This record gives sequence, C-alpha cells and structure tokens, in this order.
Amino acid sequence: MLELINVGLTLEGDNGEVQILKEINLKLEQKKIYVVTGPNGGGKSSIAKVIMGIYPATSGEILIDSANITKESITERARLGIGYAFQQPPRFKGMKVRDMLELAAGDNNVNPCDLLFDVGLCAQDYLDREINASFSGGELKRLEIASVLARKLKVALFDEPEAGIDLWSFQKLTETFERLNEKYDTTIVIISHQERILKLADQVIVVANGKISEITDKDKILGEIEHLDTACRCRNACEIGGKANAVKCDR
Ligand SMILES: Nc1ncnc2c1ncn2[C@@H]1O[C@H](COP(=O)(O)OP(=O)(O)OP(=O)(O)O)[C@@H](O)[C@H]1O
Repeated sequence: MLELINVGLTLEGDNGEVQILKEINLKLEQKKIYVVTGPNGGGKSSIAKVIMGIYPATSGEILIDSANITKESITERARLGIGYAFQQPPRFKGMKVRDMLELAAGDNNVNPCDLLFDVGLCAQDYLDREINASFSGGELKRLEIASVLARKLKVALFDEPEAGIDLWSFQKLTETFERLNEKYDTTIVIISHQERILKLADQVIVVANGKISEITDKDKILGEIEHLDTACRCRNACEIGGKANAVKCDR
C-alpha cells in the first residue's frame, strides 16, 4: 500500500515560492488501477513526481508498506519498487533495445520479446535496433513503457502514456495495462484525460488547484461524460476537474 498523508509541495517559481500541492491524502492499494485526471496545471504530474521523489515533498509523509520514504532519494525509491514512465526512455550511444530491457529487468526473469509484444512492437524488428534518432516519439514511448513493465514494480506511475501513440496502438496500450494488472500485484497510477483510460480505473482521482477534489468510481465520471454530446465533452472535462476552479473552455 502506498500512502500520502497531508502531502504538500512548494516550488520556487519565477515570482517567488508557489504552492503546487496542498493536503494530498491518498491510500493506493496493490493490484489496483488509479487514473488521475483533472484540468491542465491542476497538479497531477506533481503528485507523481512527489511519489517518485523527483520533487521532495515540502510537508506531510509518504509511506510504502508502512515504511516512511518521505526523505528517500529517487534511487532508493526505485530500489523499493517505485517506477515512473517518462515521456521517452534515456538514450545511450550504442544501446540496443535488448540491452535497455535487460538492464531494466535486472534479476527479474522476463523475456524481452514478451515485453515488446506487450507494448505492440514486433521483437524481430526492434530487439537488435540501436535506440537513436531513427525511432519515432510513439515508438520511444512504447519502449519506455516496456522498460517499466520489465521492472515488475510495486508502484508504476504513467504520465499521459497515450501521448504520441496513434489510435490504432491505443487499444494495445489499454490491453497492456490490463495485462500488467492481471499478471502482477503492481499499484498502477495513470495520469490521463482519455475516456478509454478512465474505463480501466478501479478509482478515479480528480486533481484541481493542487488539491484532490474528488476520489470516485469511474462509472460516476463516465456517466457524467455520457450525458453530453461530443462537442460538449471538453467543457465537461473542465467542470469535472475544476469544481473549485475557474477553468472553462468554449468548445
Ligand atoms: N518546477 C516547477 N516550478 C514552478 N512551478 C511548477 C513546476 N512544475 C510545475 N509547476 C506548476 O505547478 C502546477 C501544476 O503542474 P503539473 O505539471 O503538476 O500539472 P498537471 O495537472 O500535470 O498539468 P497538465 O495536465 O497540463 O500536464 C502548474 O501551475 C505548473 O506551472
């Protein structure tokens, strides 16, 4: 179980200190999928970064299986089984896809071909390719997700995994999360605005203005969306996420 207790985050902005997160309280259980959604700039990525230790929490506590990790480094949190899927995997000269996946897997007994299959890439075409500028954004994104899968994590954080992934592959991406959820006990946290990703959620966490405005059942959020026609969905998404927020859009 991952717990955030009254977590706050203050960062140095251009005009002095800015409070990014306030009183974040969460209990995230093993083998559950949580989708974090809400308006742009609400604080979703900041929550993931505070969990990973990329931003150290300014107040409050973070516990994993009751152990206090609030002051632990990113490296230590990674060792304890927390992983963050970045937009793209790091590239090192000469590193092949196979090397990257084997490095990520460490002692875990996982087959690189299976990992590539899980993210919709053909092992024959990719395994021995060097990770360089010849890869598209979507391919790099999928490799990054494969390397997160390789690590068999306790907590896996995915920040907008659908970004840069074409519609055809999107279906495979949702299947990947379902498979990850079936195979392992990982707590999966996905930051997303996508309705099809929301459908995977055991719980939806709505973040706006640096606070959790709602933790709810996906059916409730999806029910609210279904009442509107396509043209109104954008407005609805703003309203769901921004009850205490003045965010509006005109579409
Ligand atoms: N390093 C930083 N320094 C100052 N302000 C920051 C920093 N990182 C984020 N912020 C601010 O914190 C707020 C929350 O940002 P965050 O990226 O967490 O939002 P988000 O909900 O993930 O947004 P989006 O949906 O657009 O990705 C924003 O107003 C952002 O400008």
